[in-house]
Amino acid sequence: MANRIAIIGGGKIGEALLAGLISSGKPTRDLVVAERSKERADEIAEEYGVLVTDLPGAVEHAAVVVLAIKPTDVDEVTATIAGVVDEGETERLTVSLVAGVPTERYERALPAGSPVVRVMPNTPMLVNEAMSAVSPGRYADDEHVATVVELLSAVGKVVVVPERQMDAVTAVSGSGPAYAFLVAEALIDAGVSLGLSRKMSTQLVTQTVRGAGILLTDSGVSPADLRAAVTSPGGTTAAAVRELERINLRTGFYEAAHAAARASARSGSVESGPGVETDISSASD
Ligand SMILES: NC(=O)C1=CN([C@@H]2O[C@H](COP(=O)(O)OP(=O)(O)OC[C@H]3O[C@@H](n4cnc5c(N)ncnc54)[C@H](OP(=O)(O)O)[C@@H]3O)[C@@H](O)[C@H]2O)C=CC1
Ligand SMILES: O=C(O)[C@@H]1CCC=N1
Repeated sequence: MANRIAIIGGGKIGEALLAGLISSGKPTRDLVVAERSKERADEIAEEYGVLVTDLPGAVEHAAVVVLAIKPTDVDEVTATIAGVVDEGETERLTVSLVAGVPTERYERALPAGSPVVRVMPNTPMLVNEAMSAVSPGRYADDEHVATVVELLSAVGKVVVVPERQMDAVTAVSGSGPAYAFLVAEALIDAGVSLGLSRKMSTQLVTQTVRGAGILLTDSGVSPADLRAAVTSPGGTTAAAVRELERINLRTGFYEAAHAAARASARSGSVESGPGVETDISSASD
């Protein structure tokens, strides 16, 4: 049990964590996955050579249990875990990757005093380039936080934030890769409409997005200044940016991020059902 990590849910983010940990050198014998879809379980076992078993079996011998399940599965899964864990046993660390669900909800379901750490990762974890944010629950101490930060540092960058900021983090970096992929998708289509082959347009856009990302992270220069450097006076970029401003792209991102944060807050609230808006105005430091 000492080093074993159980990943509950072998979906998109569960697989990204598994792949990232293995590629960063974590031995497969220290990893176990619980996945309820038989087809998916077989795929994961074959692809990664890890043990894939049922939920109680995965939890039983694990020191760290990572929940990579949908918000709607949380109550059922935590109830099952609580049934496996002895009353008063608080050694096992629960790490939730689930959007919106507060640590308090796990703490209520698990044996009293159980340490819980909430994490919001993102899918670039698949290539060890995740951005993850970590928030300790009420019973998680500095050592628990350090354990989770070390685990996630193997698959990308990590920050520690107060839990009240998690809906904002989810809207920005959790969902963020989807916004970048949508921009890439749209630009590829635009290139095709200008007469490029789809293959050529995809190559041009993919490397452009990659290069821009690396320049942004490595140069220390602000996005506004990097954009100004591309924008020659009276040139092509100025013409393009004028159109993006005309269609209110900034407002679009603002509204999108706020909608994502509201959806995160909603998905964690047992009381409010889908479509019920939640006030997230306190999500600032
Ligand atoms: N995808 C992303 O980019 C990110 C996702 N997250 C969070 O991660 C969580 C999972 O998301 P994602 O990976 O996209 O979702 P998926 O639906 O791809 O994965 C969830 C997996 O867990 C399985 N599962 C559910 N209940 C059980 C159980 N009792 N035992 C074993 N397996 C179970 C599901 O099976 P079945 O299909 O049968 O339901 C499914 O395969 C969500 O809460 C999301 O908020 C966080 C950050 C980023
Ligand atoms: O879309 C979702 O709900 C999850 C959380 C962040 C990214 N994907």
